[in-house]
Amino acid sequence: MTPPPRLPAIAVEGLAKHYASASVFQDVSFSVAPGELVAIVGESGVGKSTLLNCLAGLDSWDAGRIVHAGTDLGALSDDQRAVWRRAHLGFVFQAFHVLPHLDVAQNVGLPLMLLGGRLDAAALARVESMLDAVGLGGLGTRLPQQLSGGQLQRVAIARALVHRPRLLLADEPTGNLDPATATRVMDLLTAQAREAGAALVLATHSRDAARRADRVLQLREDGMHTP
Ligand SMILES: Nc1ncnc2c1ncn2[C@@H]1O[C@H](COP(=O)(O)OP(=O)(O)OP(=O)(O)O)[C@@H](O)[C@H]1O
Repeated sequence: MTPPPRLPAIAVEGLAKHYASASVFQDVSFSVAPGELVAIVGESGVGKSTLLNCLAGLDSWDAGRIVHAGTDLGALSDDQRAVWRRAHLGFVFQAFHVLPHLDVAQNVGLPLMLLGGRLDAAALARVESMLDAVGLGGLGTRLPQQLSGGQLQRVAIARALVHRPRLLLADEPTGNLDPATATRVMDLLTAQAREAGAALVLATHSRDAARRADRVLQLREDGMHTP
């Protein structure tokens, strides 16, 4: 018997977004398979960050549908979207967005705390293993201000993956890093996404980063194209 077809991790149909009277993009359609790594490229200002924010349910859109593994994001209330995000999404931002008053281990454990209330022994062990996986073993009690930019981005990657999300969104994750550190961070991000079997959508200007993807898509004002 043939297995049932797997639902796409992401299916976007006819998405349109505008701010006030200015259109950002329209008629954006694409899908991402479970475990697939897709890079989204496009000129500055074309709407890559806006699109990722829509995919995360952090921003609204004006037309079209976003369906994640069968869940229609547009049909969820704000609260339901927040619950969905906690369970299924990891987001890596260009500017790291680590919380300055929490130490490194607490930052990485945050998604588990939001899901489970407090960090039990299993959660603490998971945080430790993620810190080891991103090369930050032993630095769990440091504060973010005591880390380099590359180390901060590795904290952000560990935090995005600690709760084993099936969907990972990364917005210019190497934009603030020097080339050698950017290469190491991209190695880590793609390796961790592959190991976890997570679908990864990466918005980037970096050709080097885009080369690592299974597929590259180009966002333009009139939709998604193959470059
Ligand atoms: N809150 C907002 N209000 C009004 N316009 C906005 C807002 N956020 C973004 N924009 C506009 O929407 C467009 C898309 O911005 P966005 O940041 O998504 O582009 P981008 O492709 O990610 O750019 P870059 O590659 O430079 O990061 C831009 O013209 C931007 O000025």
